[in-house]
Amino acid sequence: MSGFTHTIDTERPSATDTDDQVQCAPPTGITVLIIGAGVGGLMAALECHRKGHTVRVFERSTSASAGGDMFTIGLSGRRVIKRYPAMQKELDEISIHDSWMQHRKWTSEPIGEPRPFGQVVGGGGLTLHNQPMVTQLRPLFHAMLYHQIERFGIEVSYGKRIVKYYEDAERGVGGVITDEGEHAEADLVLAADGLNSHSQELVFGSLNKGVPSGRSIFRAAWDLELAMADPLVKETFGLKDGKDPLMQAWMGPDTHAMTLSYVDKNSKNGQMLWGVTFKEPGEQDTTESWRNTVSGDDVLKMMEKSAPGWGEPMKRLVKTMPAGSIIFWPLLWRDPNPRTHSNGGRVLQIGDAAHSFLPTSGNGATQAIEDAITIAACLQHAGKDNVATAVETHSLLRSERVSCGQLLGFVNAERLQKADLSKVGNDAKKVAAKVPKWLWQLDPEQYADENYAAAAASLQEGGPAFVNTNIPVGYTPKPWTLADIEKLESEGKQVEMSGDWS
Ligand SMILES: Cc1cc2nc3c(=O)[nH]c(=O)nc-3n(C[C@H](O)[C@H](O)[C@H](O)COP(=O)(O)OP(=O)(O)OC[C@H]3O[C@@H](n4cnc5c(N)ncnc54)[C@H](O)[C@@H]3O)c2cc1C
Repeated sequence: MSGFTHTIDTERPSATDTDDQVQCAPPTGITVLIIGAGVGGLMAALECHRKGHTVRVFERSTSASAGGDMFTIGLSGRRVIKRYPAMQKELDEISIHDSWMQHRKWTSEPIGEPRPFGQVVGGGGLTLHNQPMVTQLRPLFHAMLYHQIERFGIEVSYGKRIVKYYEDAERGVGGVITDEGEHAEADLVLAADGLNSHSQELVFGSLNKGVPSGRSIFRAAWDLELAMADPLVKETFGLKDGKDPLMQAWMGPDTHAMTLSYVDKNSKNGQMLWGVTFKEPGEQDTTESWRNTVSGDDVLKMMEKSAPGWGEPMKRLVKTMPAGSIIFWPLLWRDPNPRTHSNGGRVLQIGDAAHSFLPTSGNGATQAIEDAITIAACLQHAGKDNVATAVETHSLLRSERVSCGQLLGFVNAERLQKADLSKVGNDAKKVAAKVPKWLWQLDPEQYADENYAAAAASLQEGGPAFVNTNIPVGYTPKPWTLADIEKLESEGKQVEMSGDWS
């Protein structure tokens, strides 16, 4: 595998192919049509199946494939995997939980010594099953979900590009239309088709293409061997003690870079992964495409323009990236919106279709998984006659937490890119991204199970008020926008985080 174009080997022999001991609930009679086979869509398919609903998936790609490089999955998104013994086994094999983390100034000067990644994202533990956050290679994580989809025998239809969502509240169905004019309906349609989901037209009345957040990212994944051919690159970015994965954060004014060198224990394939977030001087390019590549020379020019003085090892690392391997991705922003469903509650957005996250939140994929778990549980509690109530209750349980997680992305961006590096000394803890307990400690399935009845009751006229406990203790959620954050930034103020965000 070398980032961004990986066809999933659905035949991959694995210890998981035999005895799949998932305990599935009795059928509920609820039909769910899921649009998009990303992390959110696939996880929703698995959870809906496990909870007894009947599921189908439509995906626009022509085959099971997954691009991209790495993301982190928080413990709140991983706990559920233990319900799928075969998938848990595969997750244990692919997780990069034993890496080291080194912080540096963008000029290459180290900020302290490398520490175990689990300690940096601290408060939890260092083992695979209790670490607050674990790094995953996106193609392998997708493959793991696909393998479970296959074990369940869930139907995934490829080449289905959805261009329109609708609902018929009277008949109690949600529906979609493909670019070839095919209609499909179900009791509930889950829009898991990413940032530019056409479900926005039904939910908000128009497509929200997002506004420039002022930040963009270059990212790449390529063979470790190619990177290590340069001795200075090897010395700086090579595996820790010649064997352990090494992650680095290089921090500068309004910019930061992340790297990971890693060798897969099973295949012995080595990967180098890299990304740099920067402020584009002038107007921001707004093409959101994981196929939008740029040259190494252009990257170096942009890095130097946005923060002059990058250390030589970082510049040399960029020079080892093969042509066509560097993706440009503008970080467009969609403000938090508590409304993620159609009027009649027959179409619900989940994952990126419902909320965009800055990479510095480390939570885009995790929150997509939490959405999937929550709606599957809510449907089970509600039953076939109350699908719309399940959808509204899901939104109530999710929207405040998601909005806090989105805010965290801005707080972390500030920590990584606005730190007064002259005062950091050797203490990387002062600048490391926050990984708060309220985020990773949650068990979203348990939360939905324990709170469904009270949350649903609060929706009835005159019903008792419901207060979420899946957000920072002592924080009263309030609506906020990118404009509010930019105003604070321009006044030199920090985002308010009352309550316990530790
Ligand atoms: C190709 C790709 C590469 C990525 N690489 C990275 C990465 O390296 N690091 C990272 O942090 N995040 C990456 N992401 C984003 C990350 O996976 C998501 O932010 C997160 O996992 C939430 O997942 P999601 O399921 O909501 O959305 P996504 O992962 O974006 O999945 C959406 C799915 O819907 C499908 N789809 C879109 N439009 C339609 C349509 N009209 N009809 C039918 N299907 C449709 C897409 O093909 C995709 O499979 C990538 C996303 C994609 C699509």
